[in-house]
Amino acid sequence: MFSPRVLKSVASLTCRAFSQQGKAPDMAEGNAHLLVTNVRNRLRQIVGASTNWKDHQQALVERTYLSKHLANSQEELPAKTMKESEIEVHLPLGTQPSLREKYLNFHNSVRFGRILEDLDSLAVLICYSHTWNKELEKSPLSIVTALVDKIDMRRNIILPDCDIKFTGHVTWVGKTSIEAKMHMMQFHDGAYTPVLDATFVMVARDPENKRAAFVNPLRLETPEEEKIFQQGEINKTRRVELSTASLLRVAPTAEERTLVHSLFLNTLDVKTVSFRGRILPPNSVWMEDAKLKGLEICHPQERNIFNRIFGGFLMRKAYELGWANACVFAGCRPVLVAVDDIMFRKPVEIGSLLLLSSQVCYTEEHHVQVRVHTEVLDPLTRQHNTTNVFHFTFQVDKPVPAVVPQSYGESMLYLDGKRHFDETMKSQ
Ligand SMILES: CCCCCCCCCCCCCCCCCC(=O)SCCNC(=O)CCNC(=O)[C@H](O)C(C)(C)COP(=O)(O)OP(=O)(O)OC[C@H]1O[C@@H](n2cnc3c(N)ncnc32)[C@H](O)[C@@H]1OP(=O)(O)O
Repeated sequence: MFSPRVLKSVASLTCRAFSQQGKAPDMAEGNAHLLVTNVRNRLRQIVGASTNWKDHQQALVERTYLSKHLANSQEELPAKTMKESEIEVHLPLGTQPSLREKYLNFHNSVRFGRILEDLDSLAVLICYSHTWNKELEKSPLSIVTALVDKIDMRRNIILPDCDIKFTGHVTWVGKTSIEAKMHMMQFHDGAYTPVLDATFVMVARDPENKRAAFVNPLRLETPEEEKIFQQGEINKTRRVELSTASLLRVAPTAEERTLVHSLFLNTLDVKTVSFRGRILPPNSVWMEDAKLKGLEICHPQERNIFNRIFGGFLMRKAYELGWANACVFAGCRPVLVAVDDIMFRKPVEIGSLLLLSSQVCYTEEHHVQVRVHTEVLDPLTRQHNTTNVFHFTFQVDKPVPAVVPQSYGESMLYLDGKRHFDETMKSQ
């Protein structure tokens, strides 16, 4: 079930991590089965993070001494192969029932927010496998999540009592960024079948997480790997093009402007010769009435190994609010179709007041496109700073009402939602 190279890569991390603490490696668990529940511990050991909040500041200070191990250029670093970062991690929901509680939702399925947390940790572990320097005891790199490029669901329902397996490896590297792809499968009826495919982009920073740091180049060994790498290049180009065409920067296309104007005309009150009198068309909801908001106080419990709020936790909270928003809007249980373009713009500090705002921004037949925006509120200055933007596509089992923008800003949200929806549907 485990390829020897997967075991080798994981085992070398395991042995080093344990030897740091002067303990014998837990071969039975660490080598034969890398479990999701071990991944976080392993990450802590790789960077030397303390498990005790009181000691955490000291652990971070100690990490600053690792700066001397950073490369001055990418050329100084040895090229690594895709195989060197391959990992296989198990979540034995079938064979270890004690794990189920944490993952179970009310609908007797698996909480997708929990899977987002696991994927985030796995992506970080993949990147540490790629950048691992066996001469050092700890990694000088702080690897943070920059973007969840895409998560495509291959199956909508995840069973709560069947074993899950994650695999993944690095698929592309830039100078300081790394693309990692992961696959999740579930064991059912005697075989593992695909549940989802995910693509994350991670960025390497110095030990204090203050500036970018170089990562090992990738050595491609087969034509198949060259194809995978080329896809990474295409992904990068597409991301640059999308951000250049962002509606926050440039005007909508002619076709989009026509669409917005027709939406506007559709809401005009024909009895008055006025641009102001607006009437909600049948089977529609004003965008203003398709929102849901939340607040999180960011406690130390949710910290990551770099003393900031764990990206997976932010994703889980955003996903759950987005799901609830779609659920209230549609009046039935939504299932996730895709996640795309989750941007981590700024780290969230521990102790922050995090405001989450979810908006149904586009709908089509049985689909609901939701955007969740999170920002940190500084209670002293009252300043708001956007930290993340999330996009989720849900499907429901009955046609949903149209969502109708009233202001120009809402129209841009609508178009942005439509762009994300169209992109998602292209790849389905
Ligand atoms: C005490 C006990 C401790 C124990 C704790 C116990 C806790 C247990 C739980 C822990 C679980 C462990 C999980 C570990 C988690 C770590 C992951 C996180 O949480 S992370 C938390 C969540 N994440 C965060 O908080 C991150 C927040 N965001 C940021 O900090 C910044 O936006 C940034 C660093 C991502 C980029 O900064 P910016 O100044 O723009 O950067 P530059 O211009 O310098 O470019 C550098 C490279 O980045 C590229 N690039 C940039 N953007 C993107 C993009 N969107 N898309 C694609 N690529 C992008 C760019 O092209 C360039 O690449 P290259 O060409 O050189 O190859």
